Amino acid sequence: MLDETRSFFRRPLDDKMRISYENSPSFRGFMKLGVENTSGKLDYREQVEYAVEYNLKNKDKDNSSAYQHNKSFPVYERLKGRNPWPDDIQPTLKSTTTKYSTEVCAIADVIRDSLCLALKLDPKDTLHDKFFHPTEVPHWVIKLISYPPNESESESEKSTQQGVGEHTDTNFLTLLAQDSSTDGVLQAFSQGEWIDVPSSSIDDDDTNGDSTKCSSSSSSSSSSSRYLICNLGEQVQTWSNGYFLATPHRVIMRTSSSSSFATTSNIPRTPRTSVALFYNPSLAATMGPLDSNKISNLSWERPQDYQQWQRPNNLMIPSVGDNTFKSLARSHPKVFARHHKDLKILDDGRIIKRRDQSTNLARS
Ligand SMILES: O=C(O)CCC(=O)C(=O)O
Ligand SMILES: [Fe+2]
Repeated sequence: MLDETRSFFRRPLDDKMRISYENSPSFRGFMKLGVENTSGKLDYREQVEYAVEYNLKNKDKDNSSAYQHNKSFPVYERLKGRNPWPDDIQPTLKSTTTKYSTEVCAIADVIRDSLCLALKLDPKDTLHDKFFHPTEVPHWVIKLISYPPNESESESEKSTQQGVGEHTDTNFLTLLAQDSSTDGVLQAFSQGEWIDVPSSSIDDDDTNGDSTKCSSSSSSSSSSSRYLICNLGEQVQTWSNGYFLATPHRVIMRTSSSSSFATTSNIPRTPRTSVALFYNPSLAATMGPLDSNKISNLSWERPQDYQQWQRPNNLMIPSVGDNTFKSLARSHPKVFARHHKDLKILDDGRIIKRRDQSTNLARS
């Protein structure tokens, strides 16, 4: 999967732009450098975003910008699009991504059930109805990402560049694979400090309790094990009443002067590559805090600052579908403005039809 991702990003910009996300009402496709921001600062990465493909009645639904999306309501129906695969230039991307996503979702299923068991709850009675709705499927999203190296040599300039700013993921849980970049590093905030998250084990026998180890089939690292990193998302935190905390994380790109490896070798600087699978309940589900009586027999103390990473203007709305739509629309305002002209996102995160707003205003 990482090899496929690297080959895609090595292609000329014109090739990549052929699957631009700007043509996709469901926010799928290639995003060039500098179109996304996190924590109010510009991220520095290129990415391709895909998601589960639904059996749509209208086959051309997502590929035609002429499609009248303002007819589909609830709004999350608009996320049910098709993926713009680069079949003519890299046909293996589709098959590899589809297989990888299926396998990683199976791991996510196990982690989801393990979280219930940790709360001494039966997974079937607790979360299954949110993921396995009669007509819906878990709404996974996959992001293939490339972070260019930080070329700045000057000590006077900032020694790090924001790959992606500090945040918690808005979904349920995320499983992430990354290559061993010399410059870029994923960091997680743990017990008051930012710590580096390794991409693979240095010693194959070394097991780290926080990570799942996968044996790598990649030709570039056949002798080591690559970690599949699990970040818990805001939905897990809300659902568990703060028993589990969403993992704050960020990616920083060190300069050549601060990257010890790069300064002591003549190895060319390469982009950092990662693949994040965002695992979600079905779009039709609602997620709220579970009945706290159900976990009253557990002895634990919720940290006082457990909501410190949640941005006040980005609170989770109970409809999984609308919450997912809101997060995507806020991260990608250009797509929102182009394809969803009939909608407006209120400051509290609710999504309304523009004409509904005038009705509401008229009423008040
Ligand atoms: O690239 C990474 O390692 C992290 C990406 C990430 O956190 C995100 O896209 O939400
Ligand atoms: Fe993230």
